[in-house]
Amino acid sequence: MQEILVCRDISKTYHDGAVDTAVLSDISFQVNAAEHIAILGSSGSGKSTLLHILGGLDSPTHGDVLFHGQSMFSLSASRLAALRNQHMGFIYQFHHLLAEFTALENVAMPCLIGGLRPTQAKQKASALLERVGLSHRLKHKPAALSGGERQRVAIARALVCEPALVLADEPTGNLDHQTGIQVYALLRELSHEFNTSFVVVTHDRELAAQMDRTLTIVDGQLTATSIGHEQ
Ligand SMILES: Nc1ncnc2c1ncn2[C@@H]1O[C@H](COP(=O)(O)OP(=O)(O)OP(=O)(O)O)[C@@H](O)[C@H]1O
Repeated sequence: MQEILVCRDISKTYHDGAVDTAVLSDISFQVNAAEHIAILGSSGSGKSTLLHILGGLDSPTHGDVLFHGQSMFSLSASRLAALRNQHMGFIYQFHHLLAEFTALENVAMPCLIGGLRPTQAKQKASALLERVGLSHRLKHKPAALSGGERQRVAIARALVCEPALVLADEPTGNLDHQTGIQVYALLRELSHEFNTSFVVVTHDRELAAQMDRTLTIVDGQLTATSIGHEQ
């Protein structure tokens, strides 16, 4: 199976003045093409830290992350930013949409940053917003959307460049259970459609069980890997 991302012996210790906080210790695993992985763990166990490292948003104290065989942390800041823009999508618990832009503009943004012409970028964004059921909300700004709608815009934005990998941090954490299930189902459906690998941090074991694989972090270490339901 083709590997998209290899996480090799990752350790992370935060240094804050005289205080050292060891968070992750010797974490190794790989994400295969089109594979869906859930990362579980109690509050403070290091899930977000690991996700940030996988996405090149934070660097490990030791170890490396290889994306398509390329060491991410040996890249210059600009090449790492380009890799993130072209090959990765990010979804957070609180959507992180740009307040002053419409839904359409928010979704088109990664394509524009990637160098696509505005007309093409808007066409792609519009098509994806239609797929997530928001063709009637293209011109709405985030404040005029419901929580579930904002999260669907965030999903469209994460997938618009057809990334190899989407990283999501509690993407349904601020939604009611039923809306969370719907948003999650949409996320999985689109990831399958685009053949996108998907790593999600969640507290929700029920949702995690729907993924191909579950990794659990306890005291900074990966302690259990269980197979979820087959897709
Ligand atoms: N910049 C930082 N400096 C020092 N310690 C930090 C820093 N960022 C995170 N930590 C510590 O690292 C640990 C792991 O944090 P992280 O956010 O990765 O946990 P988490 O598993 O995602 O938690 P939650 O489920 O509550 O969001 C926490 O104990 C936190 O206090």
